[in-house]
Amino acid sequence: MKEGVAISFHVPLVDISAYVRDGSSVERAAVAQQVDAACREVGFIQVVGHGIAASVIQGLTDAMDAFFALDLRAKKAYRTPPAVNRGYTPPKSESLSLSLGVEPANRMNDFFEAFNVGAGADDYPHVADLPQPDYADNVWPDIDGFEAHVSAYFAEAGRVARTMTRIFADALGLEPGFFDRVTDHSLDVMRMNYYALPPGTDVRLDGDLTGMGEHTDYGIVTVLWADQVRGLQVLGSDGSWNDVQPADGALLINLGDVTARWTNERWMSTLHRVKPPVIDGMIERRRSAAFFHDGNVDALITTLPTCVDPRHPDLYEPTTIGEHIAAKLAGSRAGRRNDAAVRESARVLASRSVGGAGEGIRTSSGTVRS
Ligand SMILES: O=C(O)CCC(=O)C(=O)O
Ligand SMILES: [Fe+2]
Repeated sequence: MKEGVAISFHVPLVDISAYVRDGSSVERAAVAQQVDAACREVGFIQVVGHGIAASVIQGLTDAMDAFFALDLRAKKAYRTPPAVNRGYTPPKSESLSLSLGVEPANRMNDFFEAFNVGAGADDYPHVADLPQPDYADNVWPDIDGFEAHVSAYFAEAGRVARTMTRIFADALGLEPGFFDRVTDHSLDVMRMNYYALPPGTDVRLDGDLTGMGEHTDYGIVTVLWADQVRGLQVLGSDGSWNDVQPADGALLINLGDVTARWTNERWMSTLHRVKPPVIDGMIERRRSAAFFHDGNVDALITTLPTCVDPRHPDLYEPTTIGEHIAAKLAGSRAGRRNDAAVRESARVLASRSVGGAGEGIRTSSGTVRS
């Protein structure tokens, strides 16, 4: 961060209703233009006009509350092996920074717990022989209404993700069906995150606690519902970490590495992490649900020709979405450091050398605290 230069950080708010409700081409062009600017400058957007009913979001949060309130032993019955990205993840069993090849800053695993659901082979009956465990079946906890509520929100988050890719196609000047071809059997996973510590835990003894380590999301686009408790921090282009809290009724949208690769970093997969504030030796409980729209396992990502020119040489070798995601998951879920994420890890290490452990965090309104 440059000393004494206050560059304010702001996550743009965009109303996408022109795409949700088939607005005029002029209205849609205005939305696509705002999304392009947000994707170039920040990589995070807040969207309103997404059309998800408040009751569907309430159903999701009720289901999450009911599950995470179970005791640890009951929750652990829903664990799956690391290669199967479904079911329960206990606290301190994953380290997100390993997904991009960097050891966690505090040498400890992240304290979030999570429950994952995703699209299985049965959701894509038009495609034969989808590989396992990429398209694994879900495990569902034995809680009244959990599956129905979570599935209802999952379907809606998927609709919003697909709406975003229609906007992306327009914003990038691609043919309208560009993303349909690479997402007709998309690897879609939703991680419901819960950040809390058992009552009585002395958080001071745990040092520099990390809710979720710094990472970029892996796929095309993430639709993130988060409650308004502070904790999510996003890395600004000046190397500062900034608190981000969604506006009332807004969903956060952020770009993943697949989009950074396609666009040759015209659009970035922005680094983010979760550090819940410690107040009077306690952590305020925080919840989020990240819907990852990652694309077809067999889709080849090659840099878009419109994003390469003499001033912007091609930064990436082609790879499939399946290979890319597998290397990331082996890092976060199985602790196998991903050494292929050279460009993302360089950004993390640069941010650490700028800030160090006790760096000032800027709030979304631009004030600095430490
Ligand atoms: O909890 C949050 O707000 C962020 C979660 C996140 O980044 C993720 O699940 O990938
Ligand atoms: Fe994330």
